[in-house]
Amino acid sequence: MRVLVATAVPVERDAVARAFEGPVHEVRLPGVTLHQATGGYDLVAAGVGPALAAASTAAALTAAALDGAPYDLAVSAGIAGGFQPDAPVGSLVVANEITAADLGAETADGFAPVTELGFGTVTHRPPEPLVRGVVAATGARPGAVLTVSTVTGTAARADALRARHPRALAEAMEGFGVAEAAAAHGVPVLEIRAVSNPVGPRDRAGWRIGDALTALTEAFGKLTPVLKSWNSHDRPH
Ligand SMILES: O=C(O)c1cccc(C(=O)CC[C@H]2O[C@@H](n3cnc4c(=O)[nH]cnc43)[C@H](O)[C@@H]2O)c1
Repeated sequence: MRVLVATAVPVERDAVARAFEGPVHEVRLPGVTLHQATGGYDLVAAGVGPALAAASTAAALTAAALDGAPYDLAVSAGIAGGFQPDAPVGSLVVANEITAADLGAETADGFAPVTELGFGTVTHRPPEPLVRGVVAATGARPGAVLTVSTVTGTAARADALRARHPRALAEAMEGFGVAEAAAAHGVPVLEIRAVSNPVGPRDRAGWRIGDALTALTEAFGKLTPVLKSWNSHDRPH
């Protein structure tokens, strides 16, 4: 099974890499650098924000397809803000819905997603059996993970997002970009996030990035059999 794991930054990529035994090989490709771990897992620090995440993910997916070895799954992984009280700091969230929360237009009646304007998409859905397997193996909480281009910094913005997306558990900045690139290649997508901070008023002193990175390593340690079983039994071929 070939899995592409896209984090935003190198510390997240290295946290995922610690879940794998054996050496990691660096491979430079046009537009993206892969860190190849054991078992068919290619890790990439794809950049912060949906645009760079999409560009890097697309570069890796295209290179693999041209090489005759396409990926079976793309995973967006990293730290995130958690909506309180449902996704406490240190907890793990798996997306059953990856939604671009600020892709649209502001109107006199409020925010309108691009889909209401008549084009595009704002949501991608990871395969349900895969999400169920991840929940069972890791204890991750299933819910919507929002992709935003601006980190929420006030209680008012957090409340507005939650009112528009009642099932949202977390917000991060790359999932939708990874999902768009994967969809363009017909590759299923998954998003796994470890909560480093609450979504809400800005409080950099309150971040628990180290704890979240540890949770990410532990999650990937439990994930490989789940992905393997899904690929063999549940994935539409
Ligand atoms: O400066 C701030 O107030 C601030 C607050 C939270 C996060 C940031 C970042 O620059 C991190 C962006 C990075 O990490 C992911 N992430 C982590 N927490 C959040 C969040 O609450 N909202 C959105 N993204 C978050 C994100 O995916 C990026 O890769 C700055």
